[in-house]
Amino acid sequence: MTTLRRASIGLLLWKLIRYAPRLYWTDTLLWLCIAGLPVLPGLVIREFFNQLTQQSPSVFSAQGWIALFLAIGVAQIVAIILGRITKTQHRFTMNSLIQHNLLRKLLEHPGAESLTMARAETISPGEVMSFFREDASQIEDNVVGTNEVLGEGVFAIGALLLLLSVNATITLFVFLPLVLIAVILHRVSDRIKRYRRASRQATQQVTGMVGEMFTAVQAIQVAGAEKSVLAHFRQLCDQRRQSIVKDQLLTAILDSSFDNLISLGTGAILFFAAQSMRSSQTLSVGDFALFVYYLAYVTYFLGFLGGFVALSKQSEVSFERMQALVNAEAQTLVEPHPLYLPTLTGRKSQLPVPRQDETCDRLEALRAINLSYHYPNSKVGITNISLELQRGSFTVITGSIGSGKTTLLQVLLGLLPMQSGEILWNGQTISDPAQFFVPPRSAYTSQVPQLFSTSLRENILLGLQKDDTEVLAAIALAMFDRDLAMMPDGLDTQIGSRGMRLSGGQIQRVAAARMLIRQPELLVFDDLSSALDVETEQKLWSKLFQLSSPTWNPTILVVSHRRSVMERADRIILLHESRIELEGTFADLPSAYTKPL
Ligand SMILES: Nc1ncnc2c1ncn2[C@@H]1O[C@H](COP(=O)(O)OP(=O)(O)OP(=O)(O)O)[C@@H](O)[C@H]1O
Repeated sequence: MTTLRRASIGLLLWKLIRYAPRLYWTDTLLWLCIAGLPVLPGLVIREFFNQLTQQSPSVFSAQGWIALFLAIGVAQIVAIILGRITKTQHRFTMNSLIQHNLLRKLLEHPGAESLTMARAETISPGEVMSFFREDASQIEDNVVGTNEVLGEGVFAIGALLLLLSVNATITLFVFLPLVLIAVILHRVSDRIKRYRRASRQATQQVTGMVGEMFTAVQAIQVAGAEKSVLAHFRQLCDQRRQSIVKDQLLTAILDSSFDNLISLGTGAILFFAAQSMRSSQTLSVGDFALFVYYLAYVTYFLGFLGGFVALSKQSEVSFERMQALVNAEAQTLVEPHPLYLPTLTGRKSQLPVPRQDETCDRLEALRAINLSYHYPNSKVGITNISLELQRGSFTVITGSIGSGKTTLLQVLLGLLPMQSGEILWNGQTISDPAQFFVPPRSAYTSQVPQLFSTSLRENILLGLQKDDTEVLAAIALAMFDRDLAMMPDGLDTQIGSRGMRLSGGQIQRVAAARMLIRQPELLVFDDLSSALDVETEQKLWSKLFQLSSPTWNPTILVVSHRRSVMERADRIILLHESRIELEGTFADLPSAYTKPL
């Protein structure tokens, strides 16, 4: 396991800011206007009152003052509308970048390995949803909050300086709430993080359970377990409610403490200011009005700053959680990558067409030497497996249930990370099998293949640019043509969520068509016995062998228990308890494995 460093939240936010600098600074500029324009009425009010009390010369008529106020108001409205547009675009961009990077890192994870938090507790796909939703939007709030702090801050400091020039002693009181806010934040920052972590964890469990319930509706019904499943769900929801109430309550207490501190401070300052006005006459009526107006402005900023610091603490939790999920430094979550989002002017960037490697190194020989993989906290998996596949050969892996057949295929293809051993393609060591064993080098049909809720055609092509004639040829090769003939919508047939409208065998055959249309050098099938009866499977292999030509002469590796398949094999590898027990041909197999199926 990699030891992950804790990155500074400031640095991570800065990297996000630098991803879309023009958008960020335009938004900041507009936010400066939104925050800064309210400063002007303060100055206008001072002049107005001073003019009214004849403490300064008359500048405008009554209509002039009204027009000035209106103009400032209209400018504010325009700035707010433009600011909302840029802010929405910026928010969306930040959220998308985080989600994109999170998904990218998750896809780098070995496909067949369970997701874990910091490699300890296993985490379900449903639970992962909460990272994409809550954690990503938490960070989005934080990054866009920086320019609000900046906008408000610049003018709050300006206003503070102006107040200092009017009356330094009274203005210094403004700092008092700030000091208190800093003390409170320092005291409770651990608690803020703890509560946030607990509420995120609870949300993760609820989304995980929702995901599992949806995928296992039938299993729950068949077992008559609706009541107990719902009771468990209710318990998780209760835990979530409790932890979120704590989290939100703490945030609300902090916010209202900041506001009240500030209001109390403001009251005291105004009291002293009024006293000083009465006794020493050092403050004019206009100055007092300016004080009243700007004080609210400065103190609002102090409260806002306190909230922003608390928000940053909560974002730290989100980054820590994501870092643990992807088992990579938090920096990788803020890396710049193209997002292809429409711009502010509505310009859409073209999504790149998926790369289609039409050619690759022709497979002459594939060797695996001493491959080992054992599942976390267990002794099962595969131990010291070596094998060699020659071009155009047909190799069958067989063995008792749980002997490691699927694990061997998955380690070979990089879907599980090998813990020791070496894989060589034409004598060259493959350093990253997961990246290497993809079409057109190899393709794989697992025991339970994944289909998508779209048309049959799209499930087979998955972005590949091939016409219907080629799709139909692959379908015929995968022995799915008779099934297709029964479907009124043909290739446009919608197969439902993850292929719900197809039988298990049909799903496997569609997945086989998906791999065959790519004409890979290496074809890997994990047990087609549920997809095809003996006779149809025979036809599939015969067709595949007849296909062998100078342009496509696939090497085939399959897991099978079928005698008819083993009889065809050039080589059979018999596994027992994670190890190779025997390697040879059908004639070498013990009689227990040669019974007809
Ligand atoms: N994700 C996992 N975590 C822990 N153990 C696992 C996991 N997947 C499989 N195993 C265990 O590893 C061993 C080998 O599993 P594998 O699926 O490779 O066997 P198999 O020979 O393909 O079995 P079958 O014939 O039932 O498909 C089994 O004991 C199985 O229980």
